[in-house]
Amino acid sequence: MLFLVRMDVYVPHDLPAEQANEIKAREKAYSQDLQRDGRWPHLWRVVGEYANYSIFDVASNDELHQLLQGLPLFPFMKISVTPLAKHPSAI
Ligand SMILES: O=C(O)CC1=CCC(=O)O1
Repeated sequence: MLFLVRMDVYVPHDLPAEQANEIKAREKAYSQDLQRDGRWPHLWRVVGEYANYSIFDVASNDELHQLLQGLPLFPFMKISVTPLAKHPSAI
């Protein structure tokens, strides 16, 4: 199942830089593991925003929820999810 996911990141300004950098490093490693195993095939920055559009390829809604909830930046994100179906004109 494919999902389009938008993540908007709001790291609090009063979070110490060292702590923020440690969370971002864990986020990078977590996302790269999922990219390598094929469940996060696209990760694109939104130009000019601390946000991304991602495509996830997972087996179920529950699996996606679990993956998103495990993001180290999850507490600092607004996430929107759009389930994708095959377009009849797609070749
Ligand atoms: O920077 C972001 O958009 C948040 C994020 C998702 C995966 C990652 O490495 O950073």
